[in-house]
This record gives sequence, C-alpha cells and structure tokens, in this order.
Amino acid sequence: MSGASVMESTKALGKLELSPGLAAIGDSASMNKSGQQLLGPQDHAHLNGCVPLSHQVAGHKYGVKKVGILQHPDGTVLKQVQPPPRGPREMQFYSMVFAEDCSDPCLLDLQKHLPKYYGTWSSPDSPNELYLKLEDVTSRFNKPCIMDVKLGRRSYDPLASQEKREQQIRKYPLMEEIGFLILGMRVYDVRSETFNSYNQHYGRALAQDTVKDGLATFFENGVCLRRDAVRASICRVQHILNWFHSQHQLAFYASSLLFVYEGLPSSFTSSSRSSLLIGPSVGDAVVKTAHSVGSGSAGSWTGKQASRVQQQHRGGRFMGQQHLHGSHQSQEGRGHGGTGDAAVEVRMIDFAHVFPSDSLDHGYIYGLKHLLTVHIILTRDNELM
Ligand SMILES: Nc1ncnc2c1ncn2[C@@H]1O[C@H](COP(=O)(O)OP(=O)(O)OP(=O)(O)O)[C@@H](O)[C@H]1O
Ligand SMILES: O=P(O)(O)O[C@@H]1[C@H](O)[C@H](O)[C@@H](OP(=O)(O)O)[C@H](OP(=O)(O)O)[C@H]1O
Repeated sequence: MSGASVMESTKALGKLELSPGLAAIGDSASMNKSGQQLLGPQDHAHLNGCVPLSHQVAGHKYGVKKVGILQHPDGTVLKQVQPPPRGPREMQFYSMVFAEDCSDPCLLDLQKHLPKYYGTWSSPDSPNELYLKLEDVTSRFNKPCIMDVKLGRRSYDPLASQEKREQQIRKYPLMEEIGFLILGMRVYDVRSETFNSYNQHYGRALAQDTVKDGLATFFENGVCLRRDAVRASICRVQHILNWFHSQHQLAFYASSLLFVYEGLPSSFTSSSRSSLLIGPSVGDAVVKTAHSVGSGSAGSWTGKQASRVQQQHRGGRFMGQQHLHGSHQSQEGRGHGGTGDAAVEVRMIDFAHVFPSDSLDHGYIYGLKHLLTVHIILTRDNELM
C-alpha cells in the first residue's frame, strides 16, 4: 500500500492521528484530525538523518507537537527530553540506573527490564534540543507486534496539580480499579500481511469485563490466538513483578510496559531484521481503529485471584521458565501457537514521573498482578476452545 493510500484510509476511518512515520512520507505538511499541523519531510532536514519513529504506538509524537520519538540511522530510539520537570526527571532516572559506577543491586537488576540507555544525543544543528538515546526494543523482530500499557492505579504523580489529577482521571476513570490501560498497539495480521493499529481510544473503551478482549486483540494474528506469545509475556511480567517486590526505593507513576512479539510466522523468521536500521517500511502498515470492543466473559479481578497468582509464583509455576530470561537477546523457542514459547520483549518505559519512595509500589504491583491474571485467563480460555 502506498503512503498516500494509507493516509486516505486513515482519513476515511477518521479516528486515528497519523503516525509520525506516515506524516513523514507525505509530500508536504498536512493536518491531523485535531487540525494540528503535521510536519513534512523538509521539516526533518535538520535532524541529521533521524526520522520520526515509524512504529511508535503511543505517546507524544514527533510532528504533532514537535516533541516526540525519533529513530537514529544507527537504529537507536531518540526520545526528546520533555520540558521540566518531566524530561530532566526521566534523564536523571536513566542516568542513575545505567551509571557506570552503579553498585546498587536493585538498580543493576532493574537494567534488564529497561531499554539500554546510551546517554544523550542532539543534532549538530540544534545542540540545545536534547534526546535520550535508547535501545530500540523492537529491533530484533521482523514484524514486531507492539503494545504500550500504562501501569498503576494512579497516572498522576504526588506533585500533580488538581487540574492534572482531574485530566488524568477523566481520561480513564477505571485506572484505579483496573490498574492498567492499553495506550496503543499494532498487531500483524498474517492473512493480509499488514499491521492493524489501535490508538488510545481503543484502550479507554475497555472496562473490567472487556479488558481481556483488549489484550486478546493484541495476541490474535487473524488466524489464532498466539498462546506462545501470551505465555512468554507472562514470564516476563512475572519477572518485573519480582523486581517490584524486591524494592522499596522508587515509585512509578504514568509509566508503561512495552510488549513486543514476533508477528511473522516462524517459518519466515530465520533472517533477522536486525540488519535493517529503521523499522518496517511504512508501506506494509494499515492504520485502523477498533470502534467496538466485544463483550467477553472475563471475570473481574479479585483479591483471591491476586493471591492465587502469588501462590503460583511462590510455588514455582512461573519459575520453570526462568532460564528464558538470561539476556535481552535470548532467542527462545519460536513456535507460534505450538508448545514452545515465542520471542517476546516486555520492557518498562516512560519514566517522567518516577519518585523516591520508602515502601513497595503498591499501585504498580496491583496493575501488574491484574495484567498477569488477565494473561492467565487468556491462556486458559483458549485451552477450552
Ligand atoms: N526504547 C524503545 N524502543 C521502541 N519503541 C519505543 C521505545 N521507547 C518508546 N517507544 C515507542 O514510543 C512510544 C512512546 O514512548 P514514551 O511512553 O516513552 O513517550 P511519552 O511521550 O513520554 O509518552 P506519554 O505521552 O504517554 O507520556 C511507545 O509507545 C513506543 O511505541
Ligand atoms: O493519551 P493522551 O490523550 O495523549 O494523554 C496524555 C497521556 O495521559 C500522557 O501520559 C500524559 O503525559 P504524562 O504521563 O507525562 O502526564 C499527557 O499529559 P500532558 O497533556 O500534560 O502532556 C496526556 O495528554
């Protein structure tokens, strides 16, 4: 599909803001649905070969408000340092976790759950515009299916104004009850060989009884539910939960988990995408937004379920797969829907609201447990089918 026709289909659906990657291939600047000006390629000329991140699924987008995420020609992701206090806070967080002389076991342990941090970057033409240079978590995938999930019961930090609190609660009043929110995703459909994208409106339409369907949408490839990817994600999330149980020094607000799994059927994945420096071509993307969310039979999350997850963890249910997590680059079983577990990444991102603390991060832990429970329900539902 050409860039022009992608834009046409987006307009026709009339809901999704054009992704920056799509805007970049237009002939000239255009407008998004809110009437905001999107930048054309000439506007990126000063970026020294960097382009808007074509596979960004959520967050501030380059070309919409001029702050956002770029991709460097070397394949890394560049996240513009946001205005204070957010940007400096996030920069300080990454610098602390990845400090060369870091000896705090808790922070050293955290490193493996974050994209690698390579310091700051700026274009020679705009030396004052700082970016955080990060590992692209999707780089080892051929057709990365990507989901951004905001975690926690509160998506505003302790210093937030009343106005900010109200803005955040209004955006998703169920945050406190559900503990997570799908901010955006893109899913590879193996039949049409295209990506389907879902924006923040999709996630906000999910309630307690439909949140399972939202998650299922991410793991469905047009033919089947990718149970292998669900299982591997459970493992990753469990390890992040373990980390949260081990630490009492940091509290995370409005932070996300980025889920990635390989969308290409396993028979096609022998050649790695890692030689490609930027994401998949825009031409293979179809942008659409789900208008309705099917009602499902997911049970609501109860304290009992939470403690069952805990018991399963203590009983070692998830520990059997611990060997899968030795390194970021591990290439575990590639069966798609079979008995093996898929290649997946689950990494924590977005640290503009990380605060010192002296207790467990109960809000984040609550969200993680619920997310785990829904994943587990998904695998069980599918077993019955
Ligand atoms: N290291 C990374 N690797 C791959 N993709 C990334 C990475 N970091 C961010 N992204 C992409 O960019 C998106 C936004 O990232 P992030 O949440 O850090 O930005 P933000 O502008 O602070 O978001 P928000 O507006 O929600 O605060 C993610 O959903 C993901 O698609
Ligand atoms: O999903 P949307 O509709 O884009 O809403 C944004 C989202 O909630 C971001 O997490 C938030 O940034 P923070 O998490 O950093 O607060 C941003 O606040 P902002 O409007 O103050 O930038 C919101 O606009």
